[in-house]
Amino acid sequence: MEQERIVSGGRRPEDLDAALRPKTLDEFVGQKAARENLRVFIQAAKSRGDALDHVLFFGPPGLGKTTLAQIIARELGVGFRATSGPVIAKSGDLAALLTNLEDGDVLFIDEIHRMSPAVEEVLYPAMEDRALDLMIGEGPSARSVRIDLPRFTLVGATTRQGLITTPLRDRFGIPVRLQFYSVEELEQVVRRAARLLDLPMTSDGAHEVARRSRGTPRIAGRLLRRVRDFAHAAGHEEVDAKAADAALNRMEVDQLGLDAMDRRYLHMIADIYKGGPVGVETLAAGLSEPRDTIEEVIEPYLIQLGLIARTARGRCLNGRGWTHLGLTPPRNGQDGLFD
Ligand SMILES: Nc1ncnc2c1ncn2[C@@H]1O[C@H](COP(=O)(O)OP(=O)(O)OP(=O)(O)O)[C@@H](O)[C@H]1O
Ligand SMILES: [Mg+2]
Repeated sequence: MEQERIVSGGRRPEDLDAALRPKTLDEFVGQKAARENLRVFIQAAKSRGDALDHVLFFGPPGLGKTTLAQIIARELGVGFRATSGPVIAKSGDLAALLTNLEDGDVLFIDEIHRMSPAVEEVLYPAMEDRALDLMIGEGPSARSVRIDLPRFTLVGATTRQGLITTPLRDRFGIPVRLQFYSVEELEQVVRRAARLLDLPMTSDGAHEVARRSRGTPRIAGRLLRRVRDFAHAAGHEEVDAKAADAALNRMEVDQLGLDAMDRRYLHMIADIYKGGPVGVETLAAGLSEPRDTIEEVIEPYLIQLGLIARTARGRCLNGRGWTHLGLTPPRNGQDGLFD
């Protein structure tokens, strides 16, 4: 389901993203505070000849967590090894990964909140003391041996900060929250991508795509590829705002950058639950979408736009949400009784 969404932040099997990925901190647009802090920490680690402290990235999909992890390794001039939480099945798998690292390497663990507790336990001494505690033998003769590990930097990424256990979170010296990008920043992302794709584009064309990319570089890149397809089909030499608008409308990406799924979500709260509050589980069931997708992919941007609010009793549609749907909110809770 989620894979079908043109504005979904989710990954696709073929890694189209790779071609557009910035390779250095200078090429990386936006996230200014995070970028400049990382630059300082990387420089300091290099001049001390030490490994960089462990880094944790969190934020919605497609904002550049994996990209920054790769950039860190490149800027440090060290090797990059990548894995992900769900892939590490046994603690032995992680032990093997750790013992095979070279001095100073970056080990990237994506979806780190999905690691099993047993695997996580192995990570604690590894992060803190660069050591691995292994059990040798079984029963009464079993003993624990400690193995020293090479120096390394763990870079973790998660879309769900709330699901990371406190002991794990506390072991990251450099926590970095990624924010949605501004339209101006996304315009730079779009212009850069258009250049890489050899696509002539006016600045108002770039602005139109940026404005409707849900604050997310991955979506900007994806929309741009489709806009290019439509522009070629229509025989346009250059993508201007009009051509971009036509293409985005054909993809059902609306003026705020919301797609059909976002609108289904908003309509469910408005039409069926009279604006809420309604629980996320109820919405997930009604939309036949996993709760995770709703919380990680759909809601963050709708909240950022102020269309909905998360309250203790559930999700509510805000005034702006009603306006965006072109509907008037019910005057009070009793309305439903009479229609
Ligand atoms: N700051 C940026 N400047 C230019 N392009 C970017 C930037 N950040 C991300 N991108 C583009 O967006 C794509 C997606 O970024 P990335 O894979 O790093 O996101 P992510 O946060 O790891 O997402 P996920 O949570 O799904 O793993 C990249 O391949 C790159 O093309
Ligand atoms: Mg990623």
